[in-house]
Amino acid sequence: MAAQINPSILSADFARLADEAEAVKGADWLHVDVMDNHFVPNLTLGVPIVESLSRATDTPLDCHLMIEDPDRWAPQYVEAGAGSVTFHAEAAAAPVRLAREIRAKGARASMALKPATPIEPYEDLLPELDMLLIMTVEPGFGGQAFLDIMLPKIRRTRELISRHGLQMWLQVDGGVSAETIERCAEAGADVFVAGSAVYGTEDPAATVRALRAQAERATAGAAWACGH
Ligand SMILES: O=C(CO)[C@@H](O)[C@H](O)COP(=O)(O)O
Ligand SMILES: [Fe+2]
Repeated sequence: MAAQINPSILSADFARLADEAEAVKGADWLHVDVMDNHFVPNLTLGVPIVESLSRATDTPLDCHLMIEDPDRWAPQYVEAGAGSVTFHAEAAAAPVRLAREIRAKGARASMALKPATPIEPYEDLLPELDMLLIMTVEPGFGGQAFLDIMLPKIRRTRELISRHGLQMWLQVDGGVSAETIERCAEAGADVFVAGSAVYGTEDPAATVRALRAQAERATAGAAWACGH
């Protein structure tokens, strides 16, 4: 699969979301960070705004739920128009049931891991998921420095995906930029969230294209992608 770039609207102007979606036309997905001020110490937006945004843009929405009780809320984001819904492993009471429910409602099901959460306990759950998100910062805020110490987890997760013969995507989120995207791609990521590195530039759509080309070059040279 080609590398995908998902700009995070956390770094956009929340009063002009439709225009900010248009500013990254050509992006694979729009990454929507939902924060509840309980699971993370920050508050952003909820179901009604996702519903409006999904009507305002053709770019599919990749909703990253940094909230408590995703078992209750995640299905509502599918109904609001999200094409992909990511819940956190640390917050879900019944991740298998939740992933099945998200899929049954017609969206891609994805699970996220905070930096201190290992992948290994979740190996048997991978076939239930369309994507795994490895956080490369502590969730809660945009503009933080990329955590290099997450690279071994990205590598181990890619190995597990290959060993099980799965088609699922591997997303990285946090501090992804022109300086760090190649390391992520070489380690095995194929979906890249970038907030400040996209919206902080003069031409966000051009930055998306540049990041995608950079990730694809790095992937082409990576051992894990041989034969893909
Ligand atoms: O989920 C989160 C933060 O918790 C991210 O999606 C950030 O919005 C990424 O922003 P940058 O680190 O790329 O600026
Ligand atoms: Fe995110």
